[in-house]
Amino acid sequence: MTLDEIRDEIREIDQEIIDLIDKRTALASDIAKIKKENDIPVRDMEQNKKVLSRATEMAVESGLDTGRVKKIFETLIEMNIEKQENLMGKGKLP
Ligand SMILES: O=C(O)C(=O)C[C@]1(C(=O)O)C=C[C@@H](O)C=C1
Repeated sequence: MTLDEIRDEIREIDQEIIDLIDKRTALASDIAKIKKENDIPVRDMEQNKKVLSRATEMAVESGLDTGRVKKIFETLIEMNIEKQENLMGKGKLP
């Protein structure tokens, strides 16, 4: 493969990553609705730990740097929390 071909493949993978982040973050509206209805706090430290340790295990299985993967997932969780808080705060929920 040439460098340009490899870069094209990277661009396609980056698009897939963005689509998956969008799909994960979009779940925030369903979660926010359930949490609002049941008076459950947005931030759940126990669940955060579960998500982070699961991602770390997956990273180990794939031979990836666990510290860096953990940072990515911490960011994903914060994006989800931010979206839930925005939805709740701005009365965008039914
Ligand atoms: O599982 C939840 O309750 C979520 O809101 C999702 C999520 C996540 O992004 O994985 C986000 C915030 C919570 O602190 C825990 C986990």
